[in-house]
Amino acid sequence: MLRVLTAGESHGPELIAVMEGLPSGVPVLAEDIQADLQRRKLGYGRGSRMKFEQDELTISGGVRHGKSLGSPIALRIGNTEWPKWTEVMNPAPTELTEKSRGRGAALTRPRPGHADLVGMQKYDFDEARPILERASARETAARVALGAVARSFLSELGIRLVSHTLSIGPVRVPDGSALPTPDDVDALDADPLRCFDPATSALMVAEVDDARKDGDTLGGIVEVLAYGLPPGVGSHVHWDRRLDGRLAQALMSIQAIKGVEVGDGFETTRRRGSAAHDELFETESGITRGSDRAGGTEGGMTTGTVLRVRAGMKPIATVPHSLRTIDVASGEAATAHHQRSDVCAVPASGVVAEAMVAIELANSILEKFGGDSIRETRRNLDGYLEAIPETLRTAPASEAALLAHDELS
Ligand SMILES: Cc1cc2nc3c(=O)[nH]c(=O)nc-3n(C[C@H](O)[C@H](O)[C@H](O)COP(=O)(O)O)c2cc1C
Ligand SMILES: C=C(O[C@@H]1CC(C(=O)O)=C[C@@H](OP(=O)(O)O)[C@H]1O)C(=O)O
Repeated sequence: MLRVLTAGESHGPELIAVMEGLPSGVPVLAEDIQADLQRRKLGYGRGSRMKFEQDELTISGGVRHGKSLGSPIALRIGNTEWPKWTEVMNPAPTELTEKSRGRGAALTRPRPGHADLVGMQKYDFDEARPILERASARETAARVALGAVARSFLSELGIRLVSHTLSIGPVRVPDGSALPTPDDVDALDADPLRCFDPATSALMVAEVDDARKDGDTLGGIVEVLAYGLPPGVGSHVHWDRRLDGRLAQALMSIQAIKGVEVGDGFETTRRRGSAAHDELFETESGITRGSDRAGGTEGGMTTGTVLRVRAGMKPIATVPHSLRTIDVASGEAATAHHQRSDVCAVPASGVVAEAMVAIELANSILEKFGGDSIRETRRNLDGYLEAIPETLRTAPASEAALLAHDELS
């Protein structure tokens, strides 16, 4: 089992991320983690903080000479903003002074769609600062750092991930467009919206420009693909062992994600059964599926085909053209407080979604195959695959995809 924890506030000194349960021998390199942190800051439509935030990474535990030790991995990500917030976010008892009043002013006009009001009710605060500091998606930097470690573990087992943007507001990649593979990550990261279809990407840029001009914000949909998974990760036997359920939880836990689909998801509900499932065919290299509508899981278990999950993000709640609210200090009608904010953070959400899927896949794989060292995990995985009788074996995923196009469709 893999356990992960994060701590830290958006304008505090740093974020802390801990991963417990990772086997020894997994490559953990600061440059790989830093590269993923850099990818999370990309994307057309992000606010000004992403231009100067450095995500200062320190590996504080669990790693020696570039490899995991089997002990908890501890990561620290320094917040570049901290020097400006030492007084407002001081952990020691502090009376805010004249100097810090601007930044430290009580936020009594909660933003509809953010955690402000309900957080104040629940945690007994009369302003939103103590709530938004932790509700903020700044925390996703810690998740992405842990996700980089999980991805390294998975890649040791031949499993690789990629994510891309499917839609921004009403602009959507056409149905039937090519899916990216892990070899396309650099091209995706170079695209302003992390979209695999250049023509759609240009329309998305225009949509973001339009929303910004109108003082508005946007959401969208991202898709994560995992290649190289063995069949049988997760289980049908109990609700909390189902991999699709676990992935949904992992993705829904990301700030502003409001919907998750596995495979063709809701589109499948509009089809008849005869056109909704992936039929099985015997080929020379094993059993293969004639299509990939299910998105790589059946019965809460991986099928061994490409895993495909989607997450839908609502528009950013801090709308520059401020929304109506109540000033809870006076009880009067007001407009919501607004400081700098993202217009659209969908591309970043794709990178975060990739991290969360990687963490959950690593967790479920360790649950099935165990191992205190990566060599032991790999041995257990190989032994399991070898033990599947010839008559039940599936063809390698890439071959299956080829057959699906060339012969079976
Ligand atoms: C990468 C990322 C960046 C975000 N940036 C902002 C932002 O700049 N302003 C904002 O109001 N919300 C932003 N959000 C969304 C809020 O954090 C989120 O709406 C809030 O925590 C309330 O949670 P909920 O939307 O899940 O109910 C962002 C989310 C993600 C994933
Ligand atoms: C800091 C990050 O995202 C933040 C997420 C966020 C929110 O409300 O979720 C609000 C903004 O915070 P700030 O006012 O400090 O700019 C974003 O920039 C980040 O992703 O690293």
